[in-house]
Amino acid sequence: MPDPAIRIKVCGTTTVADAVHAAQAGADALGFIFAPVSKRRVSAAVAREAGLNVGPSVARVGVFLDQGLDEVLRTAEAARVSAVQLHGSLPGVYVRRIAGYYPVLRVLRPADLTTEKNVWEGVSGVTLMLDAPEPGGGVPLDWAALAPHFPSGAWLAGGLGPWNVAQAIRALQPAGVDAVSRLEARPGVKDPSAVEAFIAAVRISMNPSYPQ
Ligand SMILES: O=C(O)c1ccccc1N[C@@H]1O[C@H](COP(=O)(O)O)[C@@H](O)[C@H]1O
Repeated sequence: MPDPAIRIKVCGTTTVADAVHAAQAGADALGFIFAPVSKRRVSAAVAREAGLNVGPSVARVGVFLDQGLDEVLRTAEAARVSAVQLHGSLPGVYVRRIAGYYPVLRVLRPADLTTEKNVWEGVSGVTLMLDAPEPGGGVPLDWAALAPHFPSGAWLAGGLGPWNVAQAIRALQPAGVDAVSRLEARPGVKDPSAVEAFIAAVRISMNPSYPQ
């Protein structure tokens, strides 16, 4: 039975206009990438302005990759995000510290699920997201291989787009889905029709009469 409330996160938002468009199209959350290595990096000022324009019901998620604790907290505060997404190789104590300030989406590769269990399983304020080894690389995970181990309540990322997200939902029943590269015309520039099609595909797959 599909979860009626799968959350949709549209990541890599770089402009106020893209944020407003994704929110109006029905995104539950917008991702703002603050990792210096990213082609989708955005300033805290733009993220903050975007957040002020999307209304109170859309979550704003600051996305970080292997960045220092002070940098994460300072940037999150400046951008006024409502949650933080943490990629990279990070000690559990670091993740728990940030979870004391913001709800955390902790992103792991399937291979790290078992070894890092203590970071996400039953940890207050931490939600697990599974992603491919290269964040923002547009490569899907092997959903069939993952299905027997996919933790209840986890989110899914990695190469999701309008044409495959329903299949991923059928396979894994994630609590939320997150995408960036397959929603773009080019890195950092959204393709509005892909964003709309992605959100529609998730909503359709949540309809109980959708074939399983
Ligand atoms: O997209 C990036 O550039 C990026 C950089 C650093 C950390 C995370 C990044 N993106 C995250 O990657 C996944 C999935 O991306 P895709 O759909 O496979 O392209 C998602 O969680 C983004 O938030």
